Amino acid sequence: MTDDILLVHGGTPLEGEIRVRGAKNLVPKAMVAALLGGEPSRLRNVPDIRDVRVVRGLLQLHGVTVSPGEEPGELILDPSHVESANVADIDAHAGSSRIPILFCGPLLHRLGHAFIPGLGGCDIGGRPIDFHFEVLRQFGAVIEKRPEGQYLEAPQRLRGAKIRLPYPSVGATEQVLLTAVLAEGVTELSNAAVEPEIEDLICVLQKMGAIISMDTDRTIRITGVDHLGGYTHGALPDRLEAASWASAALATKGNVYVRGASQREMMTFLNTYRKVGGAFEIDDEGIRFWHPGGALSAIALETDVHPGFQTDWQQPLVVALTQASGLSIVHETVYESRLGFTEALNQMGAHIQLYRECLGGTPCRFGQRNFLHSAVVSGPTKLQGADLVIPDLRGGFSYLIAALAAEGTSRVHGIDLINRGYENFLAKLKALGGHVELPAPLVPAQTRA
Ligand SMILES: CC(=O)N[C@H]1[C@@H](OP(=O)(O)OP(=O)(O)OC[C@H]2O[C@@H](n3ccc(=O)[nH]c3=O)[C@H](O)[C@@H]2O)O[C@H](CO)[C@@H](O)[C@@H]1O
Ligand SMILES: C=C(OP(=O)(O)O)C(=O)O
Repeated sequence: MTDDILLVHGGTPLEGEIRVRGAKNLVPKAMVAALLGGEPSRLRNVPDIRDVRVVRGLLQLHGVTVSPGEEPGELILDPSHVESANVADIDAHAGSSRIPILFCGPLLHRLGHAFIPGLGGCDIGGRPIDFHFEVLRQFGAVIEKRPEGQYLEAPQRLRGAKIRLPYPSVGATEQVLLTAVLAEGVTELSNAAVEPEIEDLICVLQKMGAIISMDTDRTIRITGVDHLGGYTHGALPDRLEAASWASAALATKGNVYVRGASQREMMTFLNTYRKVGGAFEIDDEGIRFWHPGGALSAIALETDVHPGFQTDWQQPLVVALTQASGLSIVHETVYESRLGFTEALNQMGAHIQLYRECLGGTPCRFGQRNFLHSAVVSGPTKLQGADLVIPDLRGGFSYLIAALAAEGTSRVHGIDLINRGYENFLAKLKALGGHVELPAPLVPAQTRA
């Protein structure tokens, strides 16, 4: 399909201004939270990305009316008709994203049962959902695995529980939050994930009437209530998209102002960016990122749960590290298979060697196992344009960055995947002076002159 291919003519620094809106990793979950309310909710700063469209479709299937608000990027979510919805077509949503798993708690509270189709999301590891089902069982849910998905029932009102996660999973923490708020009694969750998007989801739930407190030791306590209302909320900005553009500015020796980027959620990224040699300037509206000239420095980088270096920042920054002088070490500790994208960078001229060992510091869950989850990047290396096939969301954006930083033209296949998490990325690339074009459609032989 020619319309899923982008031609990228590299060698021009990205310069100018783009805007990021609400976070891909918060907005769909805030939309799911609307299912818990007795009244409509109003969500602002909603980006036009595929994950939002997928959740919108799923909510509508479940009887939630989703309509645009008065401002651009505003959604009104009205859950008044959930009880009478016909979900016969739910199978069509299988493989669409990771969000359907978060419908469990709200549907169990509302209807006493839930059906969850197979999940999608990036292929960067096994991505099991065992923690989700374990916590739901602790609340009293009964789960039956069926060939086409998972069927859940709540024989009685779900009850709060004392839960400890084996690992601070973002999704499992959100599962607990969205279930505990209406469960009977108190839930204590320890070893919880505390990503900024989770804090923002807690803000949403508190606005709806939930009682939730967060301790400094990854413990979250939720006192269940009998009824939740609607909310009005502006989603926090997408720190992952902002970091992607920052990495693109660095790798292409450019200068990009990311309107909407916020310092507080990006502190760890900003420290790393500075260590590599990237420059930035923060004001009240956003952050300017640029390459200040001279050589970039190699660094040791370990991804981790928040407040560590976010795994979704890793792939775009690795492209910039191919331009740094010396040996950089990257240890991916969140996903076991998130370095496969480097093979294509090597074909473009990068020198990246993968290792099974935990390089550069803390042993992680993947050490002594058969996962290539550490990398040594030696640079700087000139990159050459190539034929690239996008493997996953952030890997895909990394390929765009590499193609923009390379000499010559690249053909990037599968660009539609990027629409899952980057709003209007093509228009933004063009606004920044990126030389990108969709190839002309093939003209059928009989219509040629
Ligand atoms: C839509 C969304 O918000 N996606 C984000 C979310 O994904 P997601 O919520 O899927 O990520 P998790 O934090 O749950 O996963 C982290 C690790 O825990 C493991 N795990 C998770 C659940 C489970 O039941 N069993 C299990 O073993 C996973 O395989 C992975 O190794 O957080 C990730 C970590 O910040 C981000 O990279 C994703 O962008
Ligand atoms: C891994 C990611 O997302 P998801 O969990 O939606 O696959 C990501 O945003 O990089």
